[in-house]
This record gives sequence, structure tokens and C-alpha cells, in this order.
Amino acid sequence: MAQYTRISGSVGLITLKNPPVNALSAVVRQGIVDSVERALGEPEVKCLVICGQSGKFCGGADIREFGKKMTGPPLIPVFHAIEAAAKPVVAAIEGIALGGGLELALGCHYRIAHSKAKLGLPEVTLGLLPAAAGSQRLPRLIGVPAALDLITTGRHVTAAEALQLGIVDQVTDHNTVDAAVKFALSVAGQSLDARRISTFPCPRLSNLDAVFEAAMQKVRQAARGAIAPVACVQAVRAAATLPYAQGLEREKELMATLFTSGQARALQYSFFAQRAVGRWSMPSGARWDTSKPKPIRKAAVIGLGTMGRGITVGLAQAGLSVVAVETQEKQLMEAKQAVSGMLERGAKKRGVSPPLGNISYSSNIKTVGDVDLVIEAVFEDMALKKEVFQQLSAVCRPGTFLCTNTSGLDIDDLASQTPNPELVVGMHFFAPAHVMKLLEVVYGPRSSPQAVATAMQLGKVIGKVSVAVGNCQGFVGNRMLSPYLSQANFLLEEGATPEFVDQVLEEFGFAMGAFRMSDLSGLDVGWRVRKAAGLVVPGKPARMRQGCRYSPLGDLLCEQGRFGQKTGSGWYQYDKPGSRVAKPDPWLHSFLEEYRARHGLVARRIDHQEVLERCLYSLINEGFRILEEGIAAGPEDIDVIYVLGYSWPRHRGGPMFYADMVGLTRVLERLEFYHQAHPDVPSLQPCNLLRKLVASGTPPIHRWREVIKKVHSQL
Ligand SMILES: CC(C)(COP(=O)(O)OP(=O)(O)OC[C@H]1O[C@@H](n2cnc3c(N)ncnc32)[C@H](O)[C@@H]1OP(=O)(O)O)[C@@H](O)C(=O)NCCC(=O)NCCSC(=O)/C=C/CCCCCCCCCCCCC(=O)O
Repeated sequence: MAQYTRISGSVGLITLKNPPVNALSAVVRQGIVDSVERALGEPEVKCLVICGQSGKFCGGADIREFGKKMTGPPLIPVFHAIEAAAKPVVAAIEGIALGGGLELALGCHYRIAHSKAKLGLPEVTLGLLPAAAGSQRLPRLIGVPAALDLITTGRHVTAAEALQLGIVDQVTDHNTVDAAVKFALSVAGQSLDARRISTFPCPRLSNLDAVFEAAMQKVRQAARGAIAPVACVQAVRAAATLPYAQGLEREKELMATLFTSGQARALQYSFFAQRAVGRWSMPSGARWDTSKPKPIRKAAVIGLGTMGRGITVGLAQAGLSVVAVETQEKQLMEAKQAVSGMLERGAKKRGVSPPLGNISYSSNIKTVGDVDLVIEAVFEDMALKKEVFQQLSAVCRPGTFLCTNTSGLDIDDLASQTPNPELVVGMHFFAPAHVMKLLEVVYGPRSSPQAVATAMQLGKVIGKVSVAVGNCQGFVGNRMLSPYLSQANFLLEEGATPEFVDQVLEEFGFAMGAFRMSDLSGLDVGWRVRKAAGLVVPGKPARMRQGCRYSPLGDLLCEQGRFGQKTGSGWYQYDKPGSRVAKPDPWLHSFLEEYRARHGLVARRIDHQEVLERCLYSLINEGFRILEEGIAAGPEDIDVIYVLGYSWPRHRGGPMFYADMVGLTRVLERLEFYHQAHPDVPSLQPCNLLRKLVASGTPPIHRWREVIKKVHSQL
């Protein structure tokens, strides 16, 4: 609702009340209309102030109302009524003014912000544009280049930047509502002619075409197929070239296309999924709301390779005290230098001082005796990790949580090295660990709910989106990647090239196709895993292993020392080791031809559809297996992992959301088709849960949990 009160006799105060972020629901919109009307009708009232309760101005349109039947007054006329008011209206911005919240403020005549407030038009991140006249008012207020930047990126700006840009008129460190009331009284009675943004001409640009061409090129490059950023540029162009009323029509037209698009649905699903994963549960029944985390003040990181360094930076930046341990003195010195450099660069960017003093370095593992939690980040080798866990058990005080940063090793096996397996959890960070938002928190069968809650909470403290998942080979992300990569390899055997497969996957929206990504991460990584699994048999490149089809192509490249970017060749060639520019490699093409000839394979023409379906549907099928086994609690968990950790295009929601969009019946049919053609590839065999979902009438994704629950209860 919106509550109307009178203060200081002559000020009408409208307070938005819709926890948690005062979103502009139908009731709130109606409340604003009624309050404004009332204030304008009261002769004693000289001016108005609009604020939000609980220190939050407004988080924008109520996203939960999208996709439902529209009720209540639409936003644009509400904001026009405010702008047209004959009494000054001042927005008192505390906390947030985002999306429709900022558009509301732009409809007001003046804006006063608290110094800690964040402002922005993040609609683009939800697949939309600021269609409550924001795309038309903001360029008129701050000019085209700055408006283009804010509207196409959706970034939030601080109050200080908003003041500099001219979005707000004043910033205060004190009570914002008091400041706004004082300000409103000071301008009461003054002409408002120069305060109505919709009447402003858009600041002229001499190089208008060039500015828009450059903006369009930039968004197209970054968008990877997303349509909202493109529409945002078009809407701002309308503001720059058309009268306000016509610009508004264009904004409406563009919004109509976006509003009902699959991309908007996907991005809004993703928004809620990222919040839903915080409400984790385990098959044992343990849950986020019944498991209390222990506060972590001091942590240790063991092993200061690339991952350990990134984790140390993340912890120190979040204000934790960190003991960073590396037993090799030379590496310890190198790591100290590298970590300090990362902290200094990060601090410079954020305009703060680097938290160098939060870290103490040591080559002696015994120095971790007084920490609350340890993150072991040594080399991905089970024997080595076991040794470290045994040492930790001897030196850590009772109750210390022991976490391992691993991308797929058995958490329970490791936990068995300690007398307290309930304190052990996996924390799978993604490289670079201080940058990537995703953290897989892996619980073993003996991990206590408190250990999981503590790791999840620590992830939040260091700015990660943490997803709790069960223990299995590769956990969720890497386990699903395995069939995807296998299909990519099989496609090469059957006639495709790495360039073609990557092109198809990149057109779908991945930042990198399967082969460019493998070259970047290093082909030796998978080689080591396959060796450990007994799949690599030197001198035996046969295409079957353990009764299933197997492609030894990656192993053969590794045997030649082709590990990818770091060695200057892999699936592609590079100018020099470490170079990032992948070029098609004639050697690789001849190698593939020889390989096919040796195995009696006849190259056939493989089309776009087959590449996409075989790679994506095998990955999705594995996702259903993971749900069936209870390794992930719901499809949102998988989707968040893929969007944040594996560059799955955000505007496609994630693999499970994509399956829902494509239609489960279609996914099932195509998997059956490919499995018939390749019966020796088990990952193409549709899993039980997928069949059950189709048999139960293909419910929409938000109802899959009901079917999953039934499947689990039958097991
Ligand atoms: C920064 C935040 C605000 C707060 O962050 P934090 O403190 O970390 O808390 P969170 O965990 O993120 O959030 C707390 C809970 O609040 C929920 N929430 C947050 N924002 C909203 C919201 N805007 N609406 C509803 N719910 C919201 C959140 O989900 C959490 O709850 P839960 O845990 O999930 O239960 C942060 O939350 C944030 O960034 N929020 C989003 C801000 C944002 O993006 N705002 C913009 C929203 S879109 C908008 O404003 C659009 C405006 C113009 C719309 C014009 C509409 C016109 C329709 C015309 C249609 C024409 C087409 C016709 C087609 C046809 O012809 O049919």
C-alpha cells in the first residue's frame, strides 16, 4: 500500500509500504494515485514527499506480477500525474531506487538521496527495458551517452555518482525524509516549469548516428543473442530523435515485444532462482531455516596455487582474518606477492584501502590451530588431499570445519580421514575464485546440517551465490559437462570440426564453445581425471571403454603435448603458448582425417541442429538424473550453477529451464532418436525422471518438484 500522512502542517508524505523492497504492486500504484489526488486537493498542503518504508525507497515494478493479468493503474499515467502536479513533489531516496522505483523518482520534480543509496534501471537484466517512461526521461535528464550506459548495462550507481550525473539534486548523510521535507518546503510555491523532465529537450549530439552505431555494436557483441539490450538502445534512440509522446509510443512498442518474450521469462526465472537456491534442503530433511550456521571470523587456506590465492583474496576482501599456508617457501613468497597485487588492484577499483593486514602467511600447517574453518585448496589429487586432511585433524582445535576445494573428488572418502566427518564439506570454487559468483557447497552423507549451513553462509559473506549439492563424481556442474564434452568429441569423429561445433554453441549463446573452453582450461585436466578413472589405456586408442563408446581424441592430443592455450596448441593453434586467439589448425584437420580412416569412420555432413541437440540434450538428460538421485534439490539449483559457473546464456535461463521451453516431449523424442542411432552411448538414453515427467503430462518447471518427490518416495 501507500500511506498518506501530513507532516509539518503543510507537507503531504506518501510512504510506500510493500515489504521487502516496496515494489510497485497494483495496490501500491493505486495507493500512490489516491494519495497524490488527496494531497493536491488539500489546500493546506504546499508540497509532497514520496518515500519508502524501512529505509528502501522502491525496488521497481513488482516482478511477481509479470505474466499475470494486469490490474490496478498502469505506471506511466501514475508518474505523469505526479509530474503534472501543481505542487512540488520530492522523492526521498533511501536504500534503493531501481527500475520503476527510479522511474517514479524521475516523475517527481526533485530527488534527494541518502549517501548510501543505490540507483539504477536494471530492467535489461530481466529481459525488459525501462518502459515506465524511464527510457525517455533519463536521456533528457543526463544526456544520451550516460543514459545509454545505465540503461543497457542495468548497473547500479551510488548516490555520489547519481549526483555527478545529475540524476539527483542533493545527497544527504542524515535523515533523508527530513532533508526532503525541508527541501520541499524551500521550493514550495516556485514555478515547476523547468522541473518536468518529460518537457525537456533531449541534449543534442553532433555525432548521434555514430554514438548509436557504437552502442548497438557494443551491446550486440556483449549480448550473445539477448534481445533486451538491443531494444534498450532503440528506445534511447527514440528519446534522442522523437518528441516525448512519440518516444513513449516507441518505448511501449518495444516493451510489448520484450514483455512476452521467452528471454524475459528466462531472465526473471533466473532472478528468482538465484534467490531460491539460498533456501537449500538436503535429502535428510535438513534445511536452511532449521540449520544454524556458525559465525566464521578466522579461516585458513591451505595451498596457494591459483585457486588458493583467489580464495584467500575473497576471504580477506570480505573482512575475514586469514591464515594462508603454503609449505614450499618459494611458492609462499610468490603467492604473497600475487595475493597482495590482486588485493591492491581490487581496492583501487573500489576506492578503498587493500585489506593486506587481514592475511598472515605461513609455511607451517600448525599455524591453523585457532581458526574456525579451513579451506584446503591443494592440487586435485586424492592422496595428497587425504594427507592434508590427516594433518589438519591433528592440528585444528575441536569443532573446526574442514572444507575442500575440489571440482569432483569424493567428499566422503576425504571425510573418512578425520575423526569428525560431520565437519567436512566440499567448497567447489570456480576460477578465478575471487571473481566468479558461483560456489558449489557439497555435502557428503555424513556432513552435518550445521557444516552445510556454515559453508553456505560463508559463501554469502564473500559475495557468492552458493548452491548446496550432494556428493557424486563431478558434483552437478562437471558431471553434466561430461556427456556434453563427450558428444562434442563424438561429433568430431563422425565428421564435424572443432570450429563448427564451437560456432553452433557460441551462436546458442555460450561465451565459448566446447573446444575453445577445453583449450582454455587445459586438456591435461580432463586427461588426468580420465587416467584416474582407468579410461586412458596407452597405446590403445580403441573407441570403447568399460562397455561404452569412448573417444580417445583428447588423450591422443595430450600424448602429443597439446594441452591447449598454455602449450600453444590443442583443438586449435595459438601464436604462442598462453596466447588467447584460437585459430583453426590444419594439422588437427589432417589428424582427424587420419583418425577416421584408421577406425573405418566415414565423415558425414553434420548439421547445426544435431550439434545443438546432442550436446545440450545429453547434458540436460544428466541434469534429470541428478534430480532423480536427489543430488540437486530442484531444477533452479542446476540452472543457477550453469548460468553462473558454465557461461550458459542467462537469457536462456539454464539447461533445465531451456528443456522446459523446448518442451520435455521434444527433448525425450530427440534423445530416443539419438540413442537409437548410438546405442553404445548411455548418456543419450532418456532417464527415468524425464520419462515420468512426460508421462505425467509435462508439468511446467515450477511443478517438477512434485513429480521428483513422488519418484523419490518410490525409491
Ligand atoms: C537490490 C534488491 C532490491 C535487494 O537485494 P537484497 O537485499 O540482496 O535482497 P534480495 O534477496 O535480492 O530480495 C529480497 C526479496 O525481495 C524480492 N524482490 C526484490 N525485488 C523485487 C521486485 N522488483 N519485485 C518483486 N520482488 C522483488 C526478491 O525476490 C526477494 O524475495 P525472495 O527471496 O525471492 O522471496 C534486489 O532484490 C534487486 O535487485 N531486485 C530487483 C530490482 C529490479 O530489477 N527492479 C526492476 C524491476 S522491473 C521494473 O521496474 C520495470 C518497470 C517498467 C515496467 C513497466 C511495466 C509495463 C508493462 C507493460 C506491458 C506491455 C506489454 C503488453 C503486452 C501485451 O500486449 O499483452
